[in-house]
Amino acid sequence: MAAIKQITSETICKILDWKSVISAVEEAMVNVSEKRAVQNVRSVTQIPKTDNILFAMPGYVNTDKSTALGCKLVTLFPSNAQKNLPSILANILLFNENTGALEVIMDGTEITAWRTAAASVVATKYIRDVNSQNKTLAIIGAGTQAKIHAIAFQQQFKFVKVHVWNRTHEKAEMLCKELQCQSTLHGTIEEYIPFQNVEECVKEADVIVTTTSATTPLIHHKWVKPGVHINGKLWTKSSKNNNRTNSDKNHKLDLITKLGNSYFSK
Ligand SMILES: NC(=O)C1=CN([C@@H]2O[C@H](COP(=O)(O)OP(=O)(O)OC[C@H]3O[C@@H](n4cnc5c(N)ncnc54)[C@H](OP(=O)(O)O)[C@@H]3O)[C@@H](O)[C@H]2O)C=CC1
Ligand SMILES: O=C([O-])C1=[NH+]CCC1
Repeated sequence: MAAIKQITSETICKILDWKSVISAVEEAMVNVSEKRAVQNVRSVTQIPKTDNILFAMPGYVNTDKSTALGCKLVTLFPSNAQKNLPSILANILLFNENTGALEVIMDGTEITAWRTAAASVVATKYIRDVNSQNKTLAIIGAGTQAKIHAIAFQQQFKFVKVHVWNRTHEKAEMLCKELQCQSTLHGTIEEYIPFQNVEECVKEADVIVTTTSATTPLIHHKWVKPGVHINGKLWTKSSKNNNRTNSDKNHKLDLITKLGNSYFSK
């Protein structure tokens, strides 16, 4: 049997660029919609008595351009943050489609991070009204996904301000400083602003990205502007219940969620 090729994260990082990733993600979405790709629901293995999870995400694509049979294996270990490791680690396996033999193992951690942000960019590009002004981006969270979303969104849009709120405020400050130092790389952005208060952070936002592992509501639907586009896990809370539907019929929200459970509420 032929040797299995291994592609390291160093090689992957040299190859990734935003134009290619955003266009590949858009193409993948079209291929899934037009049934040129098979993307089954991922399987989730929760390790008992922990918050740790192993996801298996198989897929197959067959187009004029390419054919691939693969499976991404992702671990989510939230406590990795305390060990200075990413909480999400991934590997991607590619198989020979005629024999099923494993041919390639590649590091998938960076690919997963970039792919997730690119999916938000594509969703926002199509769903946010093209005539709307995209001046302020609000990011909830200050981890891996927060940073990569801040960078990815400037590839497609011309935000002027980025607001960041995080449970641990110092990390929001650190992220803003880091992004500000690289701001020449991010086009039109004039300011990255850390907020102590979620409502203040989101109230002027044209686009919001939620990138936390929180399992309780962080944003109230009344805090956001009409027409805002929200990517991510959004929980709306009313005084009566804590569910994820918008209970205020006068305040319409179209929700596109990617990182967690998907739903629309009208
Ligand atoms: N990394 C990736 O490639 C992908 C990540 N995701 C999902 O995106 C989310 C974020 O992932 P990632 O950025 O990698 O994670 P990180 O570990 O890098 O960051 C986690 C973020 O969530 C915040 N957080 C955790 N628990 C809570 C809570 N109870 N209330 C409020 N904030 C909280 C943390 O705040 P604090 O700094 O205070 O701890 C931090 O900002 C997760 O749900 C993950 O499953 C989805 C697809 C890919
Ligand atoms: O889409 C993805 O790759 C993941 N979602 C949650 C963990 C990894």
